[in-house]
Amino acid sequence: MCRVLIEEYGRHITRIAVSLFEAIAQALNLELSGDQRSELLSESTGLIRVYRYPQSSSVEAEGEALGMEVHTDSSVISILKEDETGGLEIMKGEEWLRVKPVADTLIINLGDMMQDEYKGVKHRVKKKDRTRERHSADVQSLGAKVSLH
Ligand SMILES: O=C(O)CCC(=O)C(=O)O
Ligand SMILES: [Fe+2]
Repeated sequence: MCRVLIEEYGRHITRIAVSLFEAIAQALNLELSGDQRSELLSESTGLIRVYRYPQSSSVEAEGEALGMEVHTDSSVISILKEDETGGLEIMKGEEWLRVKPVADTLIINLGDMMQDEYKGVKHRVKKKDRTRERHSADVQSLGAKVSLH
């Protein structure tokens, strides 16, 4: 994928992350100074990860699914775009729920840096459909210069 396109995507998604963070900050009555506002979740402190989960080879054990280990994101806010292959799962209570892919939809995840106020959801990827590749892009806004307290 072209670098320019990825950078442009990152800029748009960061804009959404900033709007969401500002709304959350307002809801929590956090006082943000002008500097904090302008430095808030800037592109330069974010990460864009583009993933390709390949088709499974016949060598793999039957039923074994390719994916990503269970984790929470270490970000402030992550914005994920997945294709329609499926495989993302979130933990609700003690149960794993499969996230049904919806076309043209972004998935917003709160990360560990929001931990005091909210709890980031544990998630993982288990790609059950071995016949197709899965692609996803995750923009993690790290907001290194922002302190919530
Ligand atoms: O590929 C996915 O759907 C999940 C990616 C993810 O959880 C991450 O980058 O932290
Ligand atoms: Fe994640």
